[in-house]
Amino acid sequence: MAPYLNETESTPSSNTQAPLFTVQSPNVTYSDDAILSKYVYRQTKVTKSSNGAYVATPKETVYDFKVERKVGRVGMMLVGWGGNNGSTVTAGIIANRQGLSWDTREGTQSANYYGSMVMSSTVKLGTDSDTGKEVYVPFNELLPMVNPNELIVGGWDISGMNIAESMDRAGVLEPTLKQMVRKEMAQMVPLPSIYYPDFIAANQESRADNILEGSKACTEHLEKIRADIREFKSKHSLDKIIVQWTANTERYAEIIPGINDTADNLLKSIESGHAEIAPSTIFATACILENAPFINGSPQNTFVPGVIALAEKHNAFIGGDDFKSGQTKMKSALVDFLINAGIKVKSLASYNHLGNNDGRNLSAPSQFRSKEISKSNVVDDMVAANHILYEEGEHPDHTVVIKYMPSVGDNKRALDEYYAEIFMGGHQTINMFNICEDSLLASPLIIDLVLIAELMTRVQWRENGAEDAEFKGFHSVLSVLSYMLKAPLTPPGTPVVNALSKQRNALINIFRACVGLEPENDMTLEHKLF
Ligand SMILES: NC(=O)c1ccc[n+]([C@@H]2O[C@H](COP(=O)([O-])OP(=O)(O)OC[C@H]3O[C@@H](n4cnc5c(N)ncnc54)[C@H](O)[C@@H]3O)[C@@H](O)[C@H]2O)c1
Ligand SMILES: O=P([O-])([O-])O[C@@H]1[C@@H](O)[C@H](O)[C@@H](O)[C@H](O)[C@@H]1O
Repeated sequence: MAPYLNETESTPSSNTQAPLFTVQSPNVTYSDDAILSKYVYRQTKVTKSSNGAYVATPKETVYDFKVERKVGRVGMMLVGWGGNNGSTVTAGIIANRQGLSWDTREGTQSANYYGSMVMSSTVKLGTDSDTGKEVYVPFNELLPMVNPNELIVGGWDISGMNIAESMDRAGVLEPTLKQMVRKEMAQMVPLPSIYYPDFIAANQESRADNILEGSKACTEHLEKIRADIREFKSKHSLDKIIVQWTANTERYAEIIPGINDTADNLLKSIESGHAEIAPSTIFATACILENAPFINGSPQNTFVPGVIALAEKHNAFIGGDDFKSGQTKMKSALVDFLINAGIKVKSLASYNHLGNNDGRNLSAPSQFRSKEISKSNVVDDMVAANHILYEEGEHPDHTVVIKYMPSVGDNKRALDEYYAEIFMGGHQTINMFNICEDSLLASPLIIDLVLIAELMTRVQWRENGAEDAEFKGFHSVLSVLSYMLKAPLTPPGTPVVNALSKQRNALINIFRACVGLEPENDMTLEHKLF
């Protein structure tokens, strides 16, 4: 069965509603099609003088930014649609689209997008010129963005269960809510997918009843996925499709010179059916060739060098890795705070257990290793930035433990201990115990990743003053997505930033630049100099 077109799907707004704010500036012009802004990007370049002292020199670069205002019809295709995340986010979109409310033990609950930074957080626009009070606007009002209620959802799964059955299997949502979305979700059936047993835990085999023929990477699989994307786009009259991997965590693929190290070698290896090409890499390749942004919500190294090179060659967007949902998100905020407070974090112990299928897959060593890597590198930039607390190459002890405990289901238990050295040899121990439905934390991230990736397909730049220069897109590797991801993929050779506040500020300030606004710096000199 083909993926189901939502019978209640509304025709997307074409951003006909007036924007919440406009910028009044000689550097910003609005047309029906686009917002054009001239933006002065200010940096501080540092050099070292002969006596070893630093010399800091302000540098200005002027850019033109262009943002297309029309959003169009957008599809979201999920690899692993029948999983806990895939079924949960689908139910969430339907519930929000229909404005549902349902009974729970705590009373009536209404649909919302809590946990989505784009849909449920605000950003400071400026200060009221009369009262001086700060004015905040919803994040999704900074620039024209997709309304998630209007996303057309489809995808693939190696399990043939329809998405209503998958929702029941997931055991995440309230029965009263499930009943309200069941009919629609029962008509949603995942497309058959690529299944290479060697890449995920053997305990997943029992689910694999909806798979494409063939047991290793091949052009046939690649072309089938490409055709699926084209058919979904045509069937639903979409302007663009964003694809996300929310399927099981795969083992790492070996990087083999001549096999997956360049774009050409990757395509040749797929053609020859090389066993080291993962399903996720096939999906990424298909998306690049179909110009559908592809985001990896899992920790494996889908983006082998050949994939990155292929994305750059085709100016296609990729992003990853591994949704940053709970324990790691907390860590990237808390460690940033501690180290920037001059407190020396000596050890981080992160333990969790969970009983969902993700946990079951992660109970296999190779799949756990992928997750251990993405969960372990999240403080590297914060540590490296403070040479007062840490010698070159010095790191806190860091251990990651994940156990599979079926009885707790999706209600992941996360126990963390942060052990730090404080003033005059003292120590501080911080313990946290965090229980949450893992999929209710991850689903809003899937929404944010789609909304921001879609927006980035409508943002272009050129050096200012190069009037005859073509506008071009951001680099193929969308590092602006890092706030939602544990192990942010960045353009080759560029630094990885994990500090959560820096990631959010970078995103907000890039969006502000697109409407010609200065970065938000929280100086509030207007309240200090008078
Ligand atoms: N909080 C979270 O839930 C969270 C946070 C970070 C990362 N993740 C990652 O997101 C992924 C999904 O998490 P989940 O809880 O939904 O897991 P899940 O096991 O419930 O869902 C994964 C789905 O992928 C399907 N699948 C496996 N291989 C496939 C393939 N080759 N093609 C298509 N479908 C395939 C499975 O049948 C399953 O339905 C996992 O890799 C997990 O590590 C989840
Ligand atoms: O994002 P986060 O909460 O630190 O990490 C989570 C892990 O704690 C959990 O064990 C795993 O199953 C999820 O896929 C997710 O990766």
